Amino acid sequence: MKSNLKAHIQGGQTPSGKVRVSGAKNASTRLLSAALIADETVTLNNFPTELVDARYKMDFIEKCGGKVTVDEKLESVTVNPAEYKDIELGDYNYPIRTTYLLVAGLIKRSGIARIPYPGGCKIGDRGYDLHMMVWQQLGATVTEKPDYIEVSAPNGFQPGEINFPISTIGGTENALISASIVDGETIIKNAYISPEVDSLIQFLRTLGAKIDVVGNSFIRVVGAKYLRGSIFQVMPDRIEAITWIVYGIISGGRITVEDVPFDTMEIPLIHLKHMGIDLYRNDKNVIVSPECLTNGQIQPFELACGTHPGIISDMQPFYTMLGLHANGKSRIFDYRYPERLKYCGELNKFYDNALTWTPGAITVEGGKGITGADAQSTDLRGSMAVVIAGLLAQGNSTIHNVEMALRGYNNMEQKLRNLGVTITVE
Ligand SMILES: CC(=O)N[C@H]1[C@@H](OP(=O)(O)OP(=O)(O)OC[C@H]2O[C@@H](n3ccc(=O)[nH]c3=O)[C@H](O)[C@@H]2O)O[C@H](CO)[C@@H](O)[C@@H]1O
Ligand SMILES: C=C(OP(=O)(O)O)C(=O)O
Repeated sequence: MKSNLKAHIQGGQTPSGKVRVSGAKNASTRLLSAALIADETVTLNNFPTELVDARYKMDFIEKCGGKVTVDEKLESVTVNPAEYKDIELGDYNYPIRTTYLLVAGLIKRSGIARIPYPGGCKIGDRGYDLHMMVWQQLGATVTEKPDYIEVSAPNGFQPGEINFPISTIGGTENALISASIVDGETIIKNAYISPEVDSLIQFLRTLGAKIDVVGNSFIRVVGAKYLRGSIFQVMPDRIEAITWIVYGIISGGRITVEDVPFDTMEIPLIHLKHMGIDLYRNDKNVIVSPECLTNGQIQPFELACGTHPGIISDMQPFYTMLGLHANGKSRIFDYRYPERLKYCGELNKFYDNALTWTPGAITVEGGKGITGADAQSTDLRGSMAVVIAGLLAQGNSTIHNVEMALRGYNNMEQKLRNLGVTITVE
């Protein structure tokens, strides 16, 4: 996978045309891992095949003997996990977060799993102790080696009870996949069921796992030794959808965003309405144009990012972008990832220091001018935010390490080209 990529951007380009939201990063990469516990072939449709995070995961799976067939045209990925086994790799350097989900398939076939330490965006404290707790509650021994985490369960995972002290998406996903290979009942308490976790549950059911959900945080899983194959559709990416919608609004362009998962983003969209943005929409698509600004301007706002169904932290930088283009001072709080702030320093290079912050709180002085800049990518969403700033600015910009944005935006350059906007990535 390429690194140190630079995006050269000529500012002042206005988008026009259509952009289709791809399958969700935070669903597809989880389903790809879950496919590894099946005993038959799994096909995932609407798969974001060019997503850098997905490619890293495929690389690990193939190095461990799994077969992955990618059809870019059909946006489909087929996984044959029959030969997926624990192998000691020379290199465990994978910059993705959900490496812990690769464990269950290895335990199923080898009784041992050696996996890279969880990487992902540096957006503050991101522990993995609860993942170790999941494996231990299912009877495994966990050892933190210098280069990898080793999970050992020679007789496979055993039924157990997992009680999360905090709401964790990653932990819930790990518990669900791990419990699905257990021939017995596992209880998961204080689970966190986001739309992507819900789609993982639907998928595991198609393999043959029995999963009952009570309320929104108690889950009973009865797994099975033999799990069927499946053909499954990846849900559209709600973070990508909000990204394009916000880009359409602040650019003054005319764009149609297709395949928007409206039912997973009701509250994020209500906040747009409160800013005076009235979108034209039908069941799956939304049209964004200058006429959506009922007052001709974005109204300043105050909002908090946290857990679903609210605005999730990954959407936070795009609300900051809205604040930068609003008519006055806005405040954005993030109680989930209060240190997700580094990108603000990069945006300040474009917006004449319009942003100030303390942990968990960003103040935005809207309406300043925007000039081109040389900016760093600090994290996935921050990288996309500075790309958008570069496109809107007067003058030229260079965005360093733009591969971070490509971790989460499938076919980004092509999608921008379809909107009549060019960036050069090299
Ligand atoms: C798997 C998944 O969909 N993860 C999402 C989740 O990341 P991430 O996996 O980090 O988030 P979790 O929901 O698992 O964790 C939430 C909180 O629990 C903490 N924690 C988590 C696991 C653990 O073993 N110990 C621990 O202390 C984390 O540090 C964090 O403070 O939120 C991020 C920010 O919105 C999203 O970008 C990720 O896509
Ligand atoms: C932070 C993100 O991803 P990850 O958890 O994979 O680092 C993100 O998608 O914005």
